Amino acid sequence: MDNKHIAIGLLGLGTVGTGIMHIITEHQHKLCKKTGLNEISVKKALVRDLEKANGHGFQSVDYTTDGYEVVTDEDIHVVIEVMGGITLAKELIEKALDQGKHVVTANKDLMALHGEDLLQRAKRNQVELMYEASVAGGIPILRALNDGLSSDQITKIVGIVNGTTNYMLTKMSKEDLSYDEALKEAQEKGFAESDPTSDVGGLDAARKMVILARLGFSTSVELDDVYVRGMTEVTSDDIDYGKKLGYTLKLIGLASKEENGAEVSVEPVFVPDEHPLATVNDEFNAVYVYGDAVGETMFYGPGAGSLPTATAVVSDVVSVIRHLRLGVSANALEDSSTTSLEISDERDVSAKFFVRLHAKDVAGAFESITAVFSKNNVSFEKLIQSPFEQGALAEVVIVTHETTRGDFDQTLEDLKLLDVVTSIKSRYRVEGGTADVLEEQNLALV
Ligand SMILES: NC(=O)C1=CN([C@@H]2O[C@H](COP(=O)(O)OP(=O)(O)OC[C@H]3O[C@@H](n4cnc5c(N)ncnc54)[C@H](OP(=O)(O)O)[C@@H]3O)[C@@H](O)[C@H]2O)C=CC1
Ligand SMILES: N[C@@H](CC=O)C(=O)O
Ligand code: NA
Repeated sequence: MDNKHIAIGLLGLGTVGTGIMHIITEHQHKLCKKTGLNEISVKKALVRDLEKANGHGFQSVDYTTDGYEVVTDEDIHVVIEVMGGITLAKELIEKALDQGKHVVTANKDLMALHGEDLLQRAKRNQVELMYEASVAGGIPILRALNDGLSSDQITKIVGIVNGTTNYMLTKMSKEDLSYDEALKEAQEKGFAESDPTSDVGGLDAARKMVILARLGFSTSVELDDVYVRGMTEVTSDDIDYGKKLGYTLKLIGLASKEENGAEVSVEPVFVPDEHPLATVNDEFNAVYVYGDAVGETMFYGPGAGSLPTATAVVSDVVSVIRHLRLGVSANALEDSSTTSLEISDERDVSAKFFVRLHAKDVAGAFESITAVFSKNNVSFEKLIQSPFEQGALAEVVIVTHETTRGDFDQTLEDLKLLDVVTSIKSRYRVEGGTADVLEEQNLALV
C-alpha cells in the first residue's frame, strides 16, 4: 500500500462479489474520505468463467481462474473471500494470511468450522481477519458485540439470523405461497446459499449462532453443540393454526448462558403476534442481545442480499485500511485463549410446545391422550379439535404449559404407541403466552 492507493484481491464474483464491486465503485469518494486514501480498487478477481466476468463491465479488474494468483499478488494488501465453500476458500485464506495479507470474508460455513484456527493464524501473522458479513448480512452485529458491548457480560442472544427462511415463512404466511414457490423466490433474489438445504435445514443459522455465541460469551463453541431443527417440515397448515392461536412461526436462533449450562439452538418457534420478532418479515433479520449491565438491545436489518451483505464486507475493508494506516492491529491485544462453553442437556430445556396430531374420533380417545400427557407431567394450555375425513378422524392441536423438552419428547413417543393416535403431524417450541381468543373454539374429543 502506498499513501494514496490500496489494491484489493477478490475471491468470487457472484451475488455478494458483484455487490462489492458496485459499492467500491459507487461509494469510492466516501470510502476514500473515510480512509484518507485517493483510491481503493479491486486489482484481481477469481472467477470461474472469464467471459461472463468480462460481461459485468467492471473496469480495470484482472480476472483469473487461479485463486493463488490473487492471494500471492504482491500489490494486493487485502483479500476479500466471497466464493463460499470450505476447502478451497480455507486454503486460499490461509495462504493470504501467511503472505501477510489482511482478509475479509462473508463465509460463515468456514468461520463456524475453522474460525478459531484462522483467527489464531491471522494473529500469528500480525494481520486481520474480519467477518462481519458472515452473520446477519448487513446488520453490524459482530461490531456491536466486539465494540459497542465489549464492556458487558452477554447472557443471551436470540433472533432471526437466516434471511432465506424468514423470507419463505413470510411469503407462506402472508401471500399463501407454497414452500417450493417461496424457496424459488428466495433463490432468485440471491438470499439462499448455493446449496439451500443449509438454509432450510437450519445449518446456516446454526453456523451463525456458533459465531455469535463465541464472540458474545468469549468461549469456544462447536457446531455439534447446537440443537438444530430446520423448516423442512413446516406446512401451511401449521402456519394457519399459528394464526388462529395468535402466533407467527419463525426460525429462531438462541444462545443463552446460565449457571447450570448453556443452550445454543435453532428451531422453528411460534412467537406471539405482538412479539417484536413476529414483525420481522421477508429477508430481514433481527438479533436481541441481553447483557448484565445494558439489559436488552435489538439489532434489525437486511440479513441477506447483494448490496446489504456487500456493505458489511466493504465496511470491514475500511476498518482494515484504517488500522493499516494507523499501524495497529485490532486483534493484537486480544487474549485469544478460550474455554469451552458448558452445554446443558437439550432434554432439560424448559419451554412450551405445540403439537398437531390426528386421532380416531372414537369414544375414550381424549381420555387416552390426556392420560399420556399427565403421565409425563405435561399439562395443556390450549386445545383445538376439528373433525377430519368425514368425522372418522379428528385433528387435535395442543399447546402445553411450560415443560421440559425431555418430557415433551417422551409424551410424543408415548402418543405414537396409542392405537387412537394415527399420526403426529408436527411439533414446535412456543415462546410466550397464547391469546385467549380460542376458548370458545375448544372442543373436547368424544
Ligand atoms: N447471498 C447472500 O445474501 C449472503 C452470502 N453470504 C456468503 O457470501 C459468500 C458468497 O455468497 P454468494 O455471493 O451469495 O454466492 P454466489 O454463488 O452467488 O457467488 C460465489 C461466486 O464464487 C464463484 N466461485 C466459487 N468457487 C469458485 C472457484 N473454485 N473458482 C472460481 N470461482 C468460484 C462462483 O462461481 P460459479 O457461480 O461459477 O460457481 C460464484 O460466482 C458465501 O460464503 C455466502 O455464505 C453471506 C451473507 C449473505
Ligand atoms: N443464505 C443466507 C445468506 C446470508 O447469510 C441467508 O439466507 O441468511
Ligand atoms: Na453482519
